[in-house]
Amino acid sequence: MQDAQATAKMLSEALPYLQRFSGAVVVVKFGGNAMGDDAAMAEFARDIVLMRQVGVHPVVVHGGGPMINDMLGKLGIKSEFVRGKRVTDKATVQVVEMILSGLVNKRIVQAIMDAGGRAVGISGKDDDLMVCEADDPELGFVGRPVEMNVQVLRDLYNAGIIPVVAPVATGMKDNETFNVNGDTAAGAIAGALQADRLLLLTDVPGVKDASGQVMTQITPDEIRQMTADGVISGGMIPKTETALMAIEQGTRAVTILDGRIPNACLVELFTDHGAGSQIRATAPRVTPHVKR
Ligand SMILES: Nc1ncnc2c1ncn2[C@@H]1O[C@H](COP(=O)(O)OP(=O)(O)O)[C@@H](O)[C@H]1O
Ligand SMILES: CC(=O)N[C@@H](CCC(=O)OP(=O)(O)O)C(=O)O
Repeated sequence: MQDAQATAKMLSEALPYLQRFSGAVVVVKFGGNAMGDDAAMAEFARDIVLMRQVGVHPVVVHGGGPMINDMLGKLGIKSEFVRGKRVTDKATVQVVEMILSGLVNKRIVQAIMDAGGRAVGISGKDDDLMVCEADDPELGFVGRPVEMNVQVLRDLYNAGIIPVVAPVATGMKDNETFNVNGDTAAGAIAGALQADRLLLLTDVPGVKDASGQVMTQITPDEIRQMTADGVISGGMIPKTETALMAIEQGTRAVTILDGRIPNACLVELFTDHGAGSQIRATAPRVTPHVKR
């Protein structure tokens, strides 16, 4: 009975948050390092289905860097990262598309369906969702989204279907295939949808300052300074870069959080506590009314 009362109390305490996020668009980037084993995948999928059940429109954008590394290793293809992005040649981009659009995307779609939701897996190529240019000549076939066509995502979520997006895209010319960093893709999608929230799930509790403390709030100016000072480095660069871009385009807030903690998305959206590091154009962590 005590357990039942605790559950009921917890649900009751969540009411203001459930009301606040009803109808909200929440883009969730599920990083390869946050994915973990089948049980962690099932729990993530259950949280996404719960979000949908309470009237949120979740859009999942995934990564899969470690899974790409495994396959490149098996094929004997060497790979390196520059400022958190994989240098991608023609052979590598084929492996990236195979792993992201195939293996990883379908694993997430299956997990959401196993949790009782409806999910459709697409990549940035489908319906020209994300059209790219080369990001930087040094990186090869790494794309920077220059044209977003997000109507397909709205069509899916308005039909009660959870879109699951693999960050692979078409180029502006010659039908080139581009490897897009998962964080970059998630930010571009959140920006184009003017999402209420972008949640970047990773394998650290948030953005750490120079002394290693996790910052619960960060402003865009602090991010620029910490990047210039080298406090933000490696894989954190695409995350904070994408956060700034999404906010500039109208996303209300971005949270970088540890996807390995139980029910990470629910803690962030539906509790007083929140999780990770939140970035918004103006401080503090006061959630605006997001009902549409
Ligand atoms: N200031 C910072 N705070 C937290 N993590 C940082 C920071 N600077 C660099 N990092 C690194 O960024 C990594 C997260 O990026 P990445 O490994 O690409 O994650 P994912 O695979 O989830 O996208 C962390 O594991 C950490 O090593
Ligand atoms: C250009 C670039 O870096 N693309 C990434 C795409 C996958 C990804 O972003 O995976 P995580 O989110 O798990 O790191 C890559 O090739 O690894």
